[in-house]
Amino acid sequence: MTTFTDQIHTAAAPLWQKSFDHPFIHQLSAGSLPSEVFRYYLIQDRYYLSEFGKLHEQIADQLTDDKAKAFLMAGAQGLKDGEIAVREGFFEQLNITDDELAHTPIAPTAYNYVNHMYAELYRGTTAQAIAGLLPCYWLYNQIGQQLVAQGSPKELYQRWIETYDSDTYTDSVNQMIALTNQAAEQADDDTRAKMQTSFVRSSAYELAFWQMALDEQKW
Ligand SMILES: Cc1ncc(C[n+]2csc(CCO)c2C)c(N)n1
Repeated sequence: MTTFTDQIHTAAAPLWQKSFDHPFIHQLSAGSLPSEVFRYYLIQDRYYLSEFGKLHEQIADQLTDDKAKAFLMAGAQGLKDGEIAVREGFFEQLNITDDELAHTPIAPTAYNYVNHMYAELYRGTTAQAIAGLLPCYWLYNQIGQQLVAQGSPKELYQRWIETYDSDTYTDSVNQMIALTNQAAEQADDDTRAKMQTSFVRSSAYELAFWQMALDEQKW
């Protein structure tokens, strides 16, 4: 049976393919990505990750299902303990200081992606916001799985790739997919269509995020 997430995944597939084929990903895998570009990506992504954690908490606040609430709250905590903590090792290695983090402007694409997710939640519905979170989990897992086999000659990039191929991470992706399908089952057709739009837009922002880093995008 085709699930709701199969359907929205198909709608976003051309955008996902463009992410798989993006020069940022190719260069990361080949080890040729300039470290300035990776540094820039990490600094912008730190803003994204901290907002992404807050979104988990704010979506959880609006849910009544205890299991779904607990999963999102655990995700928020996991972001604080895991993804963001891992980045601190990278920051040290690349000499990214708190001062630099505080003084680097948030780039347009990072800002717009985060604002899209807040708009889905506060001008749309919780279900739309859940669908907007999913590409982040799912796309990175697919990229991690594709890249891990070939590996990157650059140790730092290899470590980044491995972050997205662990069993616990894949398990959280599957739970996020299940949560999206659960929300879709409880939604009407209009909301389901808006969930798909939210998912496709987040997929487009994921693609734009790589280009933002390559361009070292400024306002
Ligand atoms: C722009 C952007 N999109 C996705 C991720 C990956 N990611 C961020 S939070 C999370 C959930 C589990 O920690 C995952 C997979 C990223 N780092 N940056």
